[in-house]
Amino acid sequence: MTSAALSFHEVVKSYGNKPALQHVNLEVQAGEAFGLVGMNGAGKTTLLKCMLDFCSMDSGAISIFGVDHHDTAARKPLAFLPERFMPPYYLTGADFLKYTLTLQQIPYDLPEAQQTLAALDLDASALTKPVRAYSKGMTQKLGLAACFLAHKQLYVLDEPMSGLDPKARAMLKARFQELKKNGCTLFFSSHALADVEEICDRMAILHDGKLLFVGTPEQCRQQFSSTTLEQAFLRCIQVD
Ligand SMILES: Nc1ncnc2c1ncn2[C@@H]1O[C@H](COP(=O)(O)OP(=O)(O)OP(=O)(O)O)[C@@H](O)[C@H]1O
Repeated sequence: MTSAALSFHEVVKSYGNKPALQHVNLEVQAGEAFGLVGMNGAGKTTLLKCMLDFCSMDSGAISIFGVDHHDTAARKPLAFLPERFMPPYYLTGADFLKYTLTLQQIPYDLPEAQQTLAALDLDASALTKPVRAYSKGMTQKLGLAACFLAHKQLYVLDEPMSGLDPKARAMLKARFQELKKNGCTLFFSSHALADVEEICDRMAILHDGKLLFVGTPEQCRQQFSSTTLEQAFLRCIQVD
């Protein structure tokens, strides 16, 4: 029997009288790479925010490795990268990594930090530069490095490829494969369907707050009689 890393049961969330999530039921198994896809405003970030208890749900239940998501301990096994990652601009890269690791009582190791940045194609000189001097992609790489240096079981990443150049994307995908090999769970949102197809064991299509499809990328293509995942996605949400 496989154990669920994440379990969403009948999750409902509205902003005012506008529904953002409508009876979402989903299980992500431990060790899975799972991609959440959907149009802008579909509710992906809201689902992640509910899971992390950053916002309250109207009803439903979420558990992380069997622990209710309201319990702070439920978040201990996970690392999270937000959609708009904005580290304090006055910190250097090294200061930011030390700060986030200290909050988690994880020691900062300079050679490991340098190695982690190199594996994301970020020059080690970024460690001594203030974050305000970073480009968008450099900032994203720093956020990813902070997640990886925390060595968690579960990585919850909101559009992790955002702002990365093709080389960095390839390197991040290699890192994802390594994490999968080590039994880690990946749960990420993405608009890059080719990446989802390449990386993910399973995926979900969220549309107007409702889950329209859950399965493997191959099942998605088959179910919507499509040769590409992009076409299958468009048929699923019926905009082509
Ligand atoms: N704080 C908020 N207050 C009011 N409405 C919100 C708030 N956050 C999100 N929404 C609305 O909820 C819906 C879902 O937004 P959400 O950010 O979850 O979408 P998303 O799928 O992550 O989109 P994107 O791909 O553009 O990041 C949208 O209609 C959005 O306008």
